[in-house]
Amino acid sequence: MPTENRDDTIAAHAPALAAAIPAGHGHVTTTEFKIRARDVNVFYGEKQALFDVSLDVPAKSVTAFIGPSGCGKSTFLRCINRMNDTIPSAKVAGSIEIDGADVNAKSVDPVVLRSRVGMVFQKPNPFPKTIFENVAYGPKIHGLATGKAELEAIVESSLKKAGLWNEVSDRLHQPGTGLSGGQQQRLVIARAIAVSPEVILMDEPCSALDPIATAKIEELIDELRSQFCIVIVTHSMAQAARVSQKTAFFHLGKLVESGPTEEMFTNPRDTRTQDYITGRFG
Ligand SMILES: Nc1ncnc2c1ncn2[C@@H]1O[C@H](COP(=O)(O)OP(=O)(O)OP(=O)(O)O)[C@@H](O)[C@H]1O
Repeated sequence: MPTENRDDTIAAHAPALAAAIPAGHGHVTTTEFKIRARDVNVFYGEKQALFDVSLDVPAKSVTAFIGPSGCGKSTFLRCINRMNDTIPSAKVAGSIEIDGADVNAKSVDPVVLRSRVGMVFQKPNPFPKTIFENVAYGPKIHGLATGKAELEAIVESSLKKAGLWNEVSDRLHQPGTGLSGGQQQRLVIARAIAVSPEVILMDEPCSALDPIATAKIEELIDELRSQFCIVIVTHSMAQAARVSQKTAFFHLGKLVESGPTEEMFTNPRDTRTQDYITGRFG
């Protein structure tokens, strides 16, 4: 579906959104793809939730999945680290490769895959343990530290990368659940980082947070993209504009279009994308 009236774009209808894209930010600067999905179809029992989704996700960039409620964003996100395996009715067909290796291959242990591909959920979900233990747990079970000093160093560097160290360094042995919502979300991000993942999936990570905590997470996402491939599902187009370099728009289980964020928001190719971005539905 071609865009017939180019004035009908985000720049004409929602200049604030176009202006939210930081200068020089809405472009993918790498030519390397970390994730390559081809013809992904997902069924929950009889119901088909995704139809032939093919998408390349760039390395060391933030890719945003946008689209109206129920269009399949989270379903596709969960295919990347096989979280759909945990839903008995879910069946996934098609291929998803990370660095050329099929995540659905029989030889892939989903537990190991999920340490390479971390996930952050809508609601912060720290373990009912201390701040230290929350971050140390993954490195311990994956044998990433040879002793106490190394484990402490991993905890400290993960909390620093998650922008939380200065707020918690004097209370590492207090419960993680005692932190504010925004701090808990950064603790969960530190927990994901602690096992040195390559990809971090975020499913509406700010939807339970206030604007200040949201701004901190967005800053953090921007810092982390130099080291990780990040994929974020968001209902906020302003957030997609602020944090991502690539945007993929889903509608009714189909990937309608994807491309550099700036292009998607200033000159979408498909009228469905244009209608969503200009607030006509969704
Ligand atoms: N566990 C499940 N069992 C059955 N159907 C499901 C399940 N999870 C999702 N679905 C259905 O699959 C479709 C896609 O859902 P999904 O959660 O992926 O969409 P979404 O775009 O992430 O939505 P939202 O923005 O509301 O979170 C919807 O019709 C939803 O009802």
